[in-house]
Amino acid sequence: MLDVWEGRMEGEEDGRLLLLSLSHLPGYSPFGECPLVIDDSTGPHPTDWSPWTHRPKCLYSREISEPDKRFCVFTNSRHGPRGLTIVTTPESAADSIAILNELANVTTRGLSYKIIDIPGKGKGVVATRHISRYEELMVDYAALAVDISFTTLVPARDGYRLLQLATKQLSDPDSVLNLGQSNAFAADVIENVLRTNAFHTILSGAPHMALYPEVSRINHACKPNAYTRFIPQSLGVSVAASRDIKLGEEITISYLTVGETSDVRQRSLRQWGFECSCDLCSSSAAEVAASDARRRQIDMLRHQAVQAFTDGKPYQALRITRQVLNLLPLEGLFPLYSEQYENIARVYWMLRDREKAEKYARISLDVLAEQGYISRVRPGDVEIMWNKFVEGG
Ligand SMILES: C[S@@+](CC[C@H](N)C(=O)[O-])C[C@H]1O[C@@H](n2cnc3c(N)ncnc32)[C@H](O)[C@@H]1O
Repeated sequence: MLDVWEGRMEGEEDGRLLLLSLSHLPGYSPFGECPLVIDDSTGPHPTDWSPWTHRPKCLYSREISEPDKRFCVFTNSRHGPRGLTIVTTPESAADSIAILNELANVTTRGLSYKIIDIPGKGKGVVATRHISRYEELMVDYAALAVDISFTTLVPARDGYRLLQLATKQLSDPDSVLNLGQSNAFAADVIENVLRTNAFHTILSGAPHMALYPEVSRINHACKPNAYTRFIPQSLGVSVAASRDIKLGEEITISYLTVGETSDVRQRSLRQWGFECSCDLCSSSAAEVAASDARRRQIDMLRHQAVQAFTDGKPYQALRITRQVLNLLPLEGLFPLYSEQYENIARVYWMLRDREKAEKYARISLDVLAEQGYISRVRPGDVEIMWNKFVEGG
């Protein structure tokens, strides 16, 4: 087994791996309703393993309870800017073939940022122009994705060899091999790259690690100026600014769930193998304490608002929610804006003030659209929200 990996990826659920949670990929198949499951017994002609450009190579699980489970390398070296290679089960690969249908959109690449050395952090990404709040600044595509159970179910040495092959088959293997490696426990180069840079993703319902060579250059900050959004149909990630970013400013994302206090953040980031030196962590003890106090207060008020609503005290819930809305910008917690407007809509809905309920429901949806979490507000979305309120969701 790849012992050094064991338990690690799953244990990192509170870490940056949670940044992206993919929805199930659409089950499109060029072969009809039932996608063709292929493995290393399929062949021997390239058309037999098309649309993959290389014949799959597989390893069997050594787990007695799952003797037939196998993981194979599926590569399409012509996909996207550097090719795509997936180490997964033949079933997941068949189910995910629609990814190859999506043409890589690289229009934003290189336009608004460059990768440079950042003292104390290795490489990093800086803005080459002013970037406006919520503007998309980077789109990137997975080069390598690996089923997390692969790391525990196959013999270590063979597993490392399969990962080497997976990387070698890319059109640009260096885009993976040259990524940062700062993990002290990794026994292999690609394992180190994965441990330092991989995002958690779901492919065909199963957890995978995915490497995005450009996004992986973005350093962490506890109060970042950018955030990531996953594009499930293409195994892509887009990065957008969470506030205006100045020319020359470093672009940062959070590897953790946003809003945690300093002690929780430091503990989690140490698991990632580094001590955080972002602006917030480098500020004075008084500033860190003030930020922690605000984060605790936001957390407490959010719970109190729910309680007030549950206790049938709508005006109290409204007052508390407005307090939360005032505090969120101070900690850069923009992902929580929409939730507050939805809560206000819920209170007015409870008070049977249809006009105000609709107004705040729309604001909540508009915020999600502005932040790029939904592509647009569709007719009927507000009604969906009413149904959610009726069902108590
Ligand atoms: C995903 S990589 C980011 C890009 C990396 N700096 C590089 O050179 O490719 C994560 C690694 O960058 C460094 N890093 C990222 N954010 C940091 C921070 N806030 N403080 C210190 N080091 C950081 C750590 O070495 C971490 O393991």
